[in-house]
Amino acid sequence: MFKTPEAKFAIDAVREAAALARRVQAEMVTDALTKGDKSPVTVGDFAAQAVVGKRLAEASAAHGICGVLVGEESADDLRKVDAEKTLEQVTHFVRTIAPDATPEEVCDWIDVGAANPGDAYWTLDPIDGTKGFLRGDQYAVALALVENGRVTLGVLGCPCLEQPSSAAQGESGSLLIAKRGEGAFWQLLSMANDDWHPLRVADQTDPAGTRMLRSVEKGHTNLGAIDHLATAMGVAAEPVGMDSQAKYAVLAAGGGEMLVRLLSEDRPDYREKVWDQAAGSIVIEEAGGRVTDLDGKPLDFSQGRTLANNRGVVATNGALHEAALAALKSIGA
Ligand SMILES: Nc1ncnc2c1ncn2[C@@H]1O[C@H](COP(=O)(O)O)[C@@H](OP(=O)(O)O)[C@H]1O
Ligand SMILES: [Mg+2]
Ligand SMILES: [Mg+2]
Ligand SMILES: [Mg+2]
Repeated sequence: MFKTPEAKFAIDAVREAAALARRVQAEMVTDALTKGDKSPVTVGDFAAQAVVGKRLAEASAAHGICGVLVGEESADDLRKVDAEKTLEQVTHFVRTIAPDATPEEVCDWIDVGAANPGDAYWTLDPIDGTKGFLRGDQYAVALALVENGRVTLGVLGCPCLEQPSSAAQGESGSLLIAKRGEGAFWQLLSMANDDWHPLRVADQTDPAGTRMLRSVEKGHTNLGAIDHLATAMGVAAEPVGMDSQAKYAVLAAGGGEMLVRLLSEDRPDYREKVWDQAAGSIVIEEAGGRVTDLDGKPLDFSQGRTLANNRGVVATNGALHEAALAALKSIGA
């Protein structure tokens, strides 16, 4: 299964990047830079993007696969004089997979991800849920291939997700893959083999029984409105807060029925980034679920680095999608 050069590259690169992120966390190198939009970026984000950039350049040269990478991070800030120590730390971790790497090469590999999205492109979130990563909670490495505005392949590496069917934290980690029309599967992150377990969403059809998943960070969503949404659907259970696309993995595996990204009160004009949604959305769809924006429109990955034509995201097991959209409408979300 998944023997195409694209799938092989994506699986191996995500596994390697996740292992690097884990190593960064184990050595507690939690120095973070603050980006222009005030969000954090760590040694782990940079190191993980460098390894995927390097592996894509190699795989593209060797097998002719698409070599366009749209990554979240850029080496611009790392090349600045005052970031010298951070670049040294990033290089230290990248050397665990490329022993001769120089700081300049590391910056160049990160900037493989500086490409503009075209008809076909890969998109990478080297660490999705950086705030979760810094807190010691969930995070994910997310890599997807987009062709003609549609995600066709997605891989998620979730180092702290014991198994995708439960939101519990664990050591073994999970690796998930979905290919358009071929289903979604998972295996342990730490054990590469040909043993893939199919992912299937939960078959709940009663809105009152919906287990809801949402961001931990209140700046990334609207927690108050999510509570109203739960009330509108007759849901008694508290929505579960979880960082990163690990919650997409849980939904795909039937550990929840719905996840929602509402617009936060301080950023009502926010548009989702392609790397925050691409891999997670195909994993849910191929597991039998449905993903749209808050207005019920399909996610449109043909608009550059953001989903400029979409507002927020709602994903469900499919059966509950119309009920979720109706409830969203009723609360004016
Ligand atoms: N105002 C905002 N509204 C929605 N999402 C936002 C946001 N600001 C940042 N984000 C995104 O939320 C992602 C994390 O989602 P979650 O809260 O579900 O863990 C971040 O990914 P990174 O951590 O990769 O930067 C970031 O891209
Ligand atoms: Mg970020
Ligand atoms: Mg992200
Ligand atoms: Mg990120």
